Amino acid sequence: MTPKDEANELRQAAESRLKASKDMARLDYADQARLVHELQVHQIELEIQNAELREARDNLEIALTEYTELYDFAPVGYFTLDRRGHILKLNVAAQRLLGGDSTSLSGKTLQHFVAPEDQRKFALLLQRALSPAARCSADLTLLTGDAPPRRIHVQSDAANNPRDETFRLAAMDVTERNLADDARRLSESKFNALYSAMSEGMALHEMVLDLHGNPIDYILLDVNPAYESILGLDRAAVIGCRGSQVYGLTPPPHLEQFAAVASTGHPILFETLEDPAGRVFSISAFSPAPNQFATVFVDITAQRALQRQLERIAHFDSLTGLPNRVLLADRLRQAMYLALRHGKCLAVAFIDLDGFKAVNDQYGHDVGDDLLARLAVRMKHALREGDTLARLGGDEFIAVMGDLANVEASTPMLERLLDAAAEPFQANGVAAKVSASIGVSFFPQIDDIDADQLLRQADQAMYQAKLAGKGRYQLFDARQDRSARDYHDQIAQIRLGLERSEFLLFYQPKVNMRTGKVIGLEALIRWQHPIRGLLSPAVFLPLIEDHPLTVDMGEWVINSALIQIETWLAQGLDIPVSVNIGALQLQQPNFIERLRNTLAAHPDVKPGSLELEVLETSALQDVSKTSRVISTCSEMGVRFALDDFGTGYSSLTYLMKLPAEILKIDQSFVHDLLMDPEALAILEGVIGLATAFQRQSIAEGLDSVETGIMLMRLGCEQAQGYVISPPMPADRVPDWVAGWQPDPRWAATRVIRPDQLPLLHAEVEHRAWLAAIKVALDGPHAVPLRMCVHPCRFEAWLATERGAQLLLKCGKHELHDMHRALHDQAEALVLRHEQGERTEELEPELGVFLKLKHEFLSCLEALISSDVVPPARR
Ligand SMILES: Nc1nc2c(ncn2[C@@H]2O[C@H](COP(=O)(O)OP(=O)(O)OP(=O)(O)O)[C@@H](O)[C@H]2O)c(=O)[nH]1
Repeated sequence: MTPKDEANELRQAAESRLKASKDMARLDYADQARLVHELQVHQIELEIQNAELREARDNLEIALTEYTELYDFAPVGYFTLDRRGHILKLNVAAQRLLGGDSTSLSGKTLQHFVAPEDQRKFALLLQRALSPAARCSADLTLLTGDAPPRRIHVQSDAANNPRDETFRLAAMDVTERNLADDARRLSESKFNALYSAMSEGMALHEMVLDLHGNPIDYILLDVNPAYESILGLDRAAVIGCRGSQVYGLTPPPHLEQFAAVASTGHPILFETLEDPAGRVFSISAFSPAPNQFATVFVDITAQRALQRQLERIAHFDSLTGLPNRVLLADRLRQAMYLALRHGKCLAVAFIDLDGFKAVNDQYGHDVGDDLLARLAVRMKHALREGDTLARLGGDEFIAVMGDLANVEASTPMLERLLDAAAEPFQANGVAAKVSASIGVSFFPQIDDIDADQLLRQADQAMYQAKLAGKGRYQLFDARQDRSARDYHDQIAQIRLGLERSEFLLFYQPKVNMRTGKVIGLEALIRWQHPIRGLLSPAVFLPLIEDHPLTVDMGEWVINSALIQIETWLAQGLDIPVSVNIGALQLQQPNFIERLRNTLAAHPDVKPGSLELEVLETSALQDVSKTSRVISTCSEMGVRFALDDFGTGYSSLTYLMKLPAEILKIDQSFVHDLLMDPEALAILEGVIGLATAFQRQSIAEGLDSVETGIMLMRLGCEQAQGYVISPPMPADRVPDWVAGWQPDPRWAATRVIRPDQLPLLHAEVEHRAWLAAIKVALDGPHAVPLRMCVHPCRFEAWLATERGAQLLLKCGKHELHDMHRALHDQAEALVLRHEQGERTEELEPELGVFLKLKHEFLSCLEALISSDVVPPARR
């Protein structure tokens, strides 16, 4: 029944009741009362129904409002269209899509807004939308006036009503989403193209963690083709595998670094030597997702080699392989710093060849080049390990010699440099000869001086050497140079320093290496300059060398040393102290008298506690006078030592005349002892001389335990040097004396027997020879190496009956083969180097060579220290 039918029925019921009420008057009271009651009940029911109807209507209105709001403000556009596509109704979102309002758009067709290319698609959509229960969709482009085209996704409603031939479409703006999809697809395809085509290897990994969250490995998730070709690994074989399996290492390479990247997300970049082939990789790692890391790597082996080569070109002279001007500046600054720090002297030699132009002119530039390269090697050998030889250009070289005790200590190297340059040059049928003029400057000087000034001074001195006839060296005369300027000022400053007690004595111990006894202390002067700090004597002593002030200074030193001895005696320390006496002081007519007076002023000090050291060269200036002084001093109980012994070329006659008790062997021989056969020969001679003339010998400048062992083998047990102790302030001496322990290897070292001496020589000769080969191989040119004279000392020793016996007894038969192999390897290396092979190419053979060298020297050393000589020889 429809609501209309219901209303009719109600109306009819009411009319029949009205009709019945006309008979009301005939009704009794009870009927009337019942009727009234019914009427009241109906009225109440009607009121209730009325209230319910009102509520229902209100709810309907609320629902309608909600629906309209939802409809209007839905983010999706809704259209109600008739079958020809006319817009009957549309919500706000749909209006926005079409760029108009409800009034202006109603009645228009939606086709009107569809882009031409999508018209057909829309027609099909209309057709399908009108078919019953069809739900269909399409993506269309809408063109709305001047606004940019919008892309929409439309969907017809399945509840379309085909009877009234209207239907609804929902439309969503997908313009932005499509653009984003397009961009993502583009970037993905770009990435894939890049990933596949890039020359860098790339791999994506996921970390493998243990139960506690600690990284233990990583799994390869993906790798690119470059990864496969660089590492020679197959993609299929590595994906899904752990790094430890793939690379055969546990933990896998760089686990910690990569774990840090995966956990923190901070990218890293590092270089690493990655595989046994010695390839160098640059690896960058970043984290694309939590617990993952990606690596991008590239083989930079060639790049590094090129870089090394460029660095070499930037710092080394290509012709000689020596440091160039740039590197020289660096080395010189460094050497100056070390000289100041260790209180040592530094010499800078400016070397210019004489007659080099003639070689060029006569034989051509190539021969000139060859000569320069060979000379460079020779001159390098003339210097000590640690010295620098650089080429400035043309025929100019610079030698930087550090760690010198004094100016004189440079003499042996300068002589050797002159000899090296003057040695005739022969190659390819050409015989040429040049010489060198050398100018030398020293550092530190009394004035502050920089590296450029030092070089200029050396250059100036070299010019003087040329003027004086070439083929010689000339020391830059700082005094002469200064005399023009401020020599007197400097002297006045030193005098003032003396008056103001700015000078002080440091003490360097002298010990017996075997017993560990401290046999004395050498007093060494220092200047505590109020502005320039602690100055070494090299800065101020040369300046006053010939000045009367040197006598005052010398007396101050003796007096101060005696006061110090008294102080130590009072503390229970009784050790002799030696002081240095300059030539001028020694030549003073009243030297003895003044010394006697000074000693008398310190009655507690035994004269035997004072020792005077005089330079061998100073002593030789007036041998008979010096000899008299020494004798008188001996009678007084004061002992004498000849300092820097070996540098003064004194003959045996002079030595006999100079009754000094002690010979202090010059540190230049001591320093080179392990590497220089000549130094060994000189030392052997000096120690033999000291024994023959019943003098004591003590080695100066001992800087390694090994050199100490060598000295002891040669019979010299007393030494002084940095390896024992550098000079120290007086107040540190008692503690040092109480605490010093000699190296235990010294106590175990015996004096070598004469039949073992050839072995010692063979050892040093081989060390020098092997070092020379290494230097030559490092040079850029094929250098024909003169090897040890054949047969070398070791071979000569082996050929003797004693040598063969000794080898047999000590069971070191392999030494013979080892030695032969060493020579063969060296010859092969030199030959290949001469044929132009580069040092890098020789690397593997060089490794074998160095190993052989080490084994041979160790075996030789074991042989020397073994006690295998028959007792009869002892
Ligand atoms: N072969 C060769 N010659 C060079 C090179 N650089 C410069 N020279 C030449 O070296 C010569 C150096 O000149 P000088 O120092 O005056 O020649 P010098 O005959 O030694 O003259 P003095 O120094 O006065 O003894 C010049 O002829 C330059 O052309 C080089 O790299 N190779």
